[in-house]
Amino acid sequence: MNTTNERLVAQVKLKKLHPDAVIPQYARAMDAGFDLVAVEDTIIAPGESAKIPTGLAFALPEGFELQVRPRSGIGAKTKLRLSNAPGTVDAGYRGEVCVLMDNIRIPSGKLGKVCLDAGEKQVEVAEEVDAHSYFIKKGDRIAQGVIGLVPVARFEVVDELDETERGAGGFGSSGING
Ligand SMILES: O=c1ccn([C@H]2C[C@H](O)[C@@H](COP(=O)(O)OP(=O)(O)OP(=O)(O)O)O2)c(=O)[nH]1
Ligand SMILES: [Mg+2]
Repeated sequence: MNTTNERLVAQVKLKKLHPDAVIPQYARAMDAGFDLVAVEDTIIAPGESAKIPTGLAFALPEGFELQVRPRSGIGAKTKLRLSNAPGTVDAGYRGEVCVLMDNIRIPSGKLGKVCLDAGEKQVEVAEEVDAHSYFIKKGDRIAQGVIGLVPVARFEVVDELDETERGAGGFGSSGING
């Protein structure tokens, strides 16, 4: 671990499990995340979920995690959601990093040709599917990865916890409006 331009750098080894896997890169200086790219085509029918492979495996240094987070463009323009946002890739995980996605649209009952960006550019699919499906194409940027530092907790069981201003108030104890 070292710093460059004031930024903490983690040295992360990665392995391509598929020849077409896309090596992550930060698109712009100061970006927090790098895009994660689908390595195979996947159709997600309305109300269904999919596990989309990236074709990549990582060896994160101990003490770090890789968070799999949604891209705001997909959140704003489609009804695709990460099933487990934010996904957690453990430093000890050596398997393929996958992105879990839900299509939260309801079935349209009509057949149609579908694509990730919800109709902006129609993409031919082998067979027509429910028009509220999404077609995630190989090469689509489906999520973003953020490297994080993870402190570890050392748990200690006690009889009494210290008192605080908040106490046990939570879940809207302060109200939900202004
Ligand atoms: O979005 C994700 C989330 C997890 N993983 C991989 C890496 C992670 O280290 C492993 C386990 O994830 P997690 O701990 O979130 O799932 P779990 O249901 O607790 O599984 P396990 O019992 O294997 O820990 O699955 C992904 O590839 N993508
Ligand atoms: Mg787990």
